[in-house]
Amino acid sequence: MLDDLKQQVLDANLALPKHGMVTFTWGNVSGIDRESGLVVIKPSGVEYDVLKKEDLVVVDLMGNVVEGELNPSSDTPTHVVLYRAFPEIGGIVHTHSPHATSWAQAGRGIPAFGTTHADYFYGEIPCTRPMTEAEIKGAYEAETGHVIVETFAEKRYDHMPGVLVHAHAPFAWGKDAMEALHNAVVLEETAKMATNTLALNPNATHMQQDLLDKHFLRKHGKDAYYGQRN
Ligand SMILES: O=C(CO)[C@@H](O)[C@H](O)COP(=O)(O)O
Repeated sequence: MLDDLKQQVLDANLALPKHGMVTFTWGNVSGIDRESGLVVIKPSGVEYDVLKKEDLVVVDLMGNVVEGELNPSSDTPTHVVLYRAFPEIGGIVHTHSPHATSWAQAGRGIPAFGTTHADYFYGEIPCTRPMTEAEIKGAYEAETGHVIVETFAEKRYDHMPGVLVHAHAPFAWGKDAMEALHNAVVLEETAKMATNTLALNPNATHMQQDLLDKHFLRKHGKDAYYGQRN
């Protein structure tokens, strides 16, 4: 079971550079086995082109290392906060993909301008509020998770499988690591399209609600968590 999870987390990490989502060692992917509560995550600072399954680190839901020779990603506290807060997710991807990161640095959520966006994200992809000085100087990575959870206090995280962390970068999630990877790639493409949309028409507005409903709900359903994508 854990070995299968390690393979999936490895595959999702190795897919990041293939999709142009990371530079150097930026970013990280994790996956969770909900039965054991164990999380498999990328080791900190390891280049993707030399990453091996045996390098992956296993932590518990408090972020304590259970297995592995290397240090877990520096973002591990953020991942485990999200796994504890969002019980239906099975995988998380964090990147500094350039377009989504630009929207995060601008402190702007990504409006739903079109159906590509609507197929995956049920409305504006939110940007968190800026973190406070205390949060930054305190348990920064865990506080990053808390600010994300706060942003979703009134939102369904399965209808919005991603977020922009203000002045930082995107996090995306899904039912497993590969779906989280898929959502992360779509988030970056959506950010790129939104940037171009505003360049072509600064007065572009959010798409019609009926069209958003049609595209998102035909794929995901109104109440299913991670409904089957066609
Ligand atoms: O968010 C960041 C840095 O701002 C991280 O994504 C690092 O870029 C990768 O850290 P490790 O996973 O290698 O510790």
